[in-house]
Amino acid sequence: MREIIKLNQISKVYNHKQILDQVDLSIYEGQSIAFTGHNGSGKSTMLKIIAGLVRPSGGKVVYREKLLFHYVPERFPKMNLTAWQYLKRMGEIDGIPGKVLADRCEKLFADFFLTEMVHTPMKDLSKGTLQKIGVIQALLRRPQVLLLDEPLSGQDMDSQMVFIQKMNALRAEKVTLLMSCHEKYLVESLSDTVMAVGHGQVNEVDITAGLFAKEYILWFERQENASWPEEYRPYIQIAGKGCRARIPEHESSRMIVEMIRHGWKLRGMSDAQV
Ligand SMILES: Nc1ncnc2c1ncn2[C@@H]1O[C@H](COP(=O)(O)OP(=O)(O)OP(=O)(O)O)[C@@H](O)[C@H]1O
Repeated sequence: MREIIKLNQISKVYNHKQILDQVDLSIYEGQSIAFTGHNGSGKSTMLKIIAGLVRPSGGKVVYREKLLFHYVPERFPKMNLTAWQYLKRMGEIDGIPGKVLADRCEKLFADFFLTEMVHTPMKDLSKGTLQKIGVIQALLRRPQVLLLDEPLSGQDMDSQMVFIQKMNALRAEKVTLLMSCHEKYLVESLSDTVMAVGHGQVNEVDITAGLFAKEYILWFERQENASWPEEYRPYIQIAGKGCRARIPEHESSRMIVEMIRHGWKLRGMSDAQV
């Protein structure tokens, strides 16, 4: 495999806190790396440094050739533009002819179940929908390196499947994928390399080594006037009069609090791996 990016002794300090400490890393063409680790461990910082969006405090990123990057952030700024207006402008900047752009957008909107929302201002769209628009933008013109910051954190199950399919199609075309994520099944479906980020270090780990956060299955019972907490909707499946959710351990306490706040009662909890 051909090395396309090399991180030499990369360090990053924020407010006297050492987030990355002399990290060395080689990235190869067509590689698919998942960066995993606890909240605040430095995954986003790594991606942004690789994409050239954040300057390291020390060390150097060496690009072996000119590369087209696309970066899909975890959160989008709220904008007055509609999804269609936004993508049209982005496509124009990328130099895609009008008709080709319109056809590609129409197809991708349909693939991601977004057709009904394309004329809604982006400030009124959910986090998951905005992330899908970010992914569509990245798919309009094939990048050589695609960086995705927690790409599935707000997406429903059907969209997650579409996303995995599209990403694997890109991998088949030798696009290099770098993503931060917590979901074990996403890593298993998409990545060939897993890097654990923590304590300033980035180390390759074996996906089978029990590194991933434990997951829990939670059962909730609907109380009167219960509603859905938007941010957890993607994890929830309706089950009889209640619902169940599969959720990483680090998210579970917060989800329980939110569900109770939205009128649900916790009925059970079990280890998803058992
Ligand atoms: N622009 C910034 N200014 C100051 N501190 C920052 C900045 N960006 C990130 N940090 C801090 O750096 C640390 C690493 O943040 P980062 O977003 O890279 O973590 P992460 O692993 O991606 O977390 P998460 O899983 O929660 O998204 C955190 O403590 C964060 O507060």
